[in-house]
Amino acid sequence: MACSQSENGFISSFSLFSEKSVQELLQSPVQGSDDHLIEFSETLRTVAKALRRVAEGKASAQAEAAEWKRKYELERAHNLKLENRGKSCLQFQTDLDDMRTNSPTNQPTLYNETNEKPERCSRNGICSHEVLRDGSPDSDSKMIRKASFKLSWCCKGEQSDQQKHDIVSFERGNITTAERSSKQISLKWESSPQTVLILTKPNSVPVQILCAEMIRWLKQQQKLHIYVEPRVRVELLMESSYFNFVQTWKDEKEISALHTKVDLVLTLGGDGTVLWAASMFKGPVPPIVPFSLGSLGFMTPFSELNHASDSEHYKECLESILKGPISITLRHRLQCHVVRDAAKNEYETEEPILVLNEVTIDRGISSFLTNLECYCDNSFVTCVQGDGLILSTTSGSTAYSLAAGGSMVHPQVPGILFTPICPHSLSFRPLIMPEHVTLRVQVPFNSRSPAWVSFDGKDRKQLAPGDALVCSMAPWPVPTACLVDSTNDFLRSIHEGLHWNLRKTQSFDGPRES
Ligand SMILES: NC(=O)c1ccc[n+]([C@@H]2O[C@H](COP(=O)([O-])OP(=O)(O)OC[C@H]3O[C@@H](n4cnc5c(N)ncnc54)[C@H](O)[C@@H]3O)[C@@H](O)[C@H]2O)c1
Ligand SMILES: Nc1ncnc2c1ncn2[C@@H]1O[C@H](COP(=O)(O)OP(=O)(O)OP(=O)(O)O)[C@@H](O)[C@H]1O
Repeated sequence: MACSQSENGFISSFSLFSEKSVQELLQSPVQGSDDHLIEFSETLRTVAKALRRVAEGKASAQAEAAEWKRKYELERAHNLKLENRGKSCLQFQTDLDDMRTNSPTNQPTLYNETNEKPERCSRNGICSHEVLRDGSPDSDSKMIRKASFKLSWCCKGEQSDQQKHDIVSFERGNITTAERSSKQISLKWESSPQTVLILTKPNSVPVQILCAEMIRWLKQQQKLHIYVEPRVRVELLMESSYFNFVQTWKDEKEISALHTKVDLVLTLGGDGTVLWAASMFKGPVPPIVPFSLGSLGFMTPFSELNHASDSEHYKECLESILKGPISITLRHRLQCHVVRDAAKNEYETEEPILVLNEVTIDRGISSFLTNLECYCDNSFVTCVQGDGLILSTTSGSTAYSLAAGGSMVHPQVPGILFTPICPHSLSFRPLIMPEHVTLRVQVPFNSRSPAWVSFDGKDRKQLAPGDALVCSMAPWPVPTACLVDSTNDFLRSIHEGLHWNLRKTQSFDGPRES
């Protein structure tokens, strides 16, 4: 301790009253004869103890600070080393450029310090600590930070930074509500987006062509870093070795880190591709720009195929999105837990699954009537006897829920749709529950057959008698860019996609009310 004290510059005052010296004082012959001296010695001992505590506290704080400083310096030295290596690798790589193979196995990956090799720090360029480096020859190995942005709520065309606080005001005894659901949201970049993830519908030639074209433009004109799925990278490299700079991932762990690196997601496909994109993010989701290359496109307002004659159209859209501000729709998701009867505790067994459209509990291949007991926050709702039940988000209200007779709901409305599928009852009308409830759908023990649950139309799982599905609103919405705004895009999608309430206008001539 003396050593650490002297190292920390505390020895001087403390040594005068060290416990040891007080101890010696107490053990001296004077101790028994003079009560005052004993009292004085004890006071000294207390003071010494207090000083020791102060000294220890400060010493440990200083030790901690020293440790942080050491870590910082190590980190800095390490980064400098990597930068130098990256530069020399780039030099080396440029020389080797012509000799370089274009094999898909050369794909850039995320990796950590332990498997870091000089050649991996170059063109393939992503280094450790979740810090991205693009080592392509036309970049300078600089660190890439995720772009920051600010969301604001607009009110009747005007923007307001003020978030909703007062829901109900009791001023002068009159009850007024301030805001019931979120208004149009505007996203403003505070720093420029640097990394884009492009997700594409598989097996589509128009999608492949547009994807390659977009990547060239985003790289050359916007100097962006680009991620694609491993399958897409292979396809791109088969087309040309030019696409070697395009990055990808190799396992689930790297997918789960994507949201920390990607500023913007572009989807090229239909609604299914937007669902696919959302399912890749089990937590926060970066803003998604959905380009429509499918047949319907309720969630894909950026229509590219309609502009086939104008191949520059996507450039205009992306330029405006990269510049901002963008109107976005925050699409709510449902968080679903399958709770097995065999599990001792509610959330012990299976990972939660997030859905953007809906979770469906149906009879699967069984020809028996489904029998499902439904509870809302522990209150009994009803027993579904029919083909099944859909718990849908408002974004999913235009999908399966609509086909089962559910209402169409604006995607910004925070609610959970409770829509039966072919109920064997004359009075079972669909419900819409508020967003804060937890719904529980249980297969009763006396059910004649198991039920099946599927998530956005995928990942079917069996629910045995006694098993349940617990569902509530997820904390991570899916922000999708609007072409105009949430309302305009929603109305356009139901007009164009469903021909909603399309009817020839009644002619002027004919009988009139007198
Ligand atoms: N009877 C039905 O209508 C029915 C049956 C099964 C699944 N689905 C829907 O299909 C979805 C899965 O989509 P997919 O593309 O992976 O499968 P998919 O390729 O089978 O396409 C299903 C259709 O649903 C449309 N769709 C998807 N999400 C929509 C939305 N939010 N609003 C309006 N239409 C939407 C798609 O455009 C597509 O035309 C499921 O989440 C479910 O909602 C509908
Ligand atoms: N990146 C992807 N990887 C794997 N599957 C995908 C991917 N993107 C989309 N899919 C799947 O491909 C299917 C069709 O996709 P999508 O709905 O986008 O196209 P579509 O059917 O042509 O369009 P629309 O839904 O407008 O008719 C969906 O089932 C979807 O889950």
